[in-house]
Amino acid sequence: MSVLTRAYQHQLNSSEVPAGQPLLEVKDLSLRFGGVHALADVGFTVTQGTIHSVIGPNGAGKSSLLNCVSGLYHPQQGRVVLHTGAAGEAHELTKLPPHRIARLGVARSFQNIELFAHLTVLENLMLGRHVHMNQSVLASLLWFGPARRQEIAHRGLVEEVIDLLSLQAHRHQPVGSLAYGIQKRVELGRALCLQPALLLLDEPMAGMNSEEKEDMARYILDVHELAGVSVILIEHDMAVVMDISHRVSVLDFGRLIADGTPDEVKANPRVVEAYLGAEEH
Ligand SMILES: Nc1ncnc2c1ncn2[C@@H]1O[C@H](COP(=O)(O)OP(=O)(O)OP(=O)(O)O)[C@@H](O)[C@H]1O
Repeated sequence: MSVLTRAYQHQLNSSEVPAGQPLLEVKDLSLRFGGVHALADVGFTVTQGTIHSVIGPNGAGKSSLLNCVSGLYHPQQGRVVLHTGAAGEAHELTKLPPHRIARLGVARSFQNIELFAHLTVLENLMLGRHVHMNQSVLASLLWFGPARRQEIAHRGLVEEVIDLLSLQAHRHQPVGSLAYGIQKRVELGRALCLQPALLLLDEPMAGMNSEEKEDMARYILDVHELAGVSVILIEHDMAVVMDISHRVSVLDFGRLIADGTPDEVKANPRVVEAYLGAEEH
């Protein structure tokens, strides 16, 4: 369980959209790879202040959807709109390259750990600040050691993330030497260091034992409750999804077959059928 040891000074959530308002709108999204329809007319809305899970059997299109949101894939049809301001300011993400989308505050963790194994936890988290740093700060961090003035300004925020995710004991350890569950937590921390407007988590609990899963679920809830960050979560563990999500969208063969609260989705016959069907194979 996490123990908070300081008062938080930095706003980790950079979105100015009021709670309960649309934050991300996915509209009529279609993505094809040759004859494969990875996504077909998918549409749903992520509301500010929610943990919104996307579930579905293997190959249903979940990662493809996140890739369309973060700009790695370009859908043939449809739009993804990120609302960024209280005054109704919005950006169409499908027209932007990944680095511009990251600058708008869409942060992502991947299915596989994508950290620098030989760098310490602190260094990896500082690298999470890269979109807010200029090149010389990055260079000073990597090549000339710590203690530059700009770096110190970023350091305060990074220390709060370390605290939020209980990574204090691992601050100076190389990431490659840490247990898998802790590495995944560092990855979550790196995405948080971006001061996201929206956090995309792609199977953050894949490969974890039940204790590690429970820890990670608790930290995702902390990120949401204490840092106020909205989350899109892709996760296969149904118990976790139903436990921590406010809303669940279900994909099957690239189509949205259900969208609602966990209880609504659990009771939906199409969802039950899709999952039973998946288990038979
Ligand atoms: N880059 C790609 N090139 C070709 N086909 C792709 C590509 N990315 C995804 N696909 C196909 O699109 C479909 C959806 O894949 P996707 O990885 O989005 O599903 P998923 O729901 O994330 O699956 P999993 O739960 O197994 O990760 C699959 O048929 C997959 O083979």
